[in-house]
Amino acid sequence: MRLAHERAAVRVPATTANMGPGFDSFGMAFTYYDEVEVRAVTGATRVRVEGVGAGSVPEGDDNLVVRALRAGLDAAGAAQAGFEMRCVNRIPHGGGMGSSASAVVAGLVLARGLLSDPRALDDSAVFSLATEFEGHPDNVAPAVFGGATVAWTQEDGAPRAAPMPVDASLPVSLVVPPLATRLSTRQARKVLPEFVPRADALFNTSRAAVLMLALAGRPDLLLAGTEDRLHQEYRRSVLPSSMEVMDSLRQQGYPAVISGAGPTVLVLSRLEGDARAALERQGWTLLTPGIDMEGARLV
Ligand SMILES: Nc1ncnc2c1ncn2[C@@H]1O[C@H](COP(=O)(O)OP(=O)(O)OP(=O)(O)O)[C@@H](O)[C@H]1O
Ligand SMILES: N[C@@H](CCO)C(=O)O
Repeated sequence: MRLAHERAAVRVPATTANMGPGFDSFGMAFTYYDEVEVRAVTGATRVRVEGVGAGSVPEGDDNLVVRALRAGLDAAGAAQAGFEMRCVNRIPHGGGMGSSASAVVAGLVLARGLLSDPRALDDSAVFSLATEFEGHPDNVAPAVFGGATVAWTQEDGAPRAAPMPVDASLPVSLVVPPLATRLSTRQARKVLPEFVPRADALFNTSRAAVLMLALAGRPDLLLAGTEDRLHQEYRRSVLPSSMEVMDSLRQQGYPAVISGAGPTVLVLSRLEGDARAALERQGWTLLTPGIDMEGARLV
């Protein structure tokens, strides 16, 4: 396989994961994007980052997007090159909006855009490779395929994903805490127990099924369908403010959950009035994107 194009550009959506009961399996993509452009060059790799991560993420071959791009070229059997990359980043890092999954998917889709035969890195290949990077498929699936997704790992270790029916006009609010309260997924996974009570596993099984019905057009079931006993409460010690916000919103009737590993809070409805004003006064930022139905795509 050879590199047939000097330039490629990608737009990749932010995502949420878990959505309450669907720990490590449910996800959804938003119309809120990182954009990356790359050129293959003969010299060394140079990454220019604008927006989120400028001055903090690596600017050479150790950049996550470049690492994924190189992994994609290797998987397709293509030659490597130097790269000039420009990243326009909007997705917060360590915020619970899937920034690392989006970065990896962006790199792999850019590799597709440089190849003589893009079929060597189709969506299914990108999904598998990106899941290897991430360790779990829940953010990767919506970043690749768009919409709402359920993802799982087969007995043989291979990741799978399928679309969940979702009403694309479902209003969504993302309540993002001030910059100082970012939390790495690694840290948030360390506080989870290895075993959970059977009653809690049963609780989540029913709520996950209810959430699928709710997303497909039964908004009256959203509050029940976003209950969880497998991960959120265990993370309270590392997400105290987010858990407080989530609890308070749920008491007011909003279907609120921790987005991914947090600390962003996802609300599956429009947040209005006093609830919204109080959070904004405390320095939280409210985002109200739509649901992205396309996933990452070359532009
Ligand atoms: N666009 C990017 N470019 C380079 N590195 C990135 C980019 N996005 C994320 N990263 C790396 O991934 C790290 C964040 O990954 P992490 O899995 O902890 O959080 P997240 O993906 O934002 O949250 P979550 O998985 O809970 O949704 C950043 O600190 C950075 O090292
Ligand atoms: N399912 C993952 C999402 C974050 O990557 C978690 O909650 O740890």
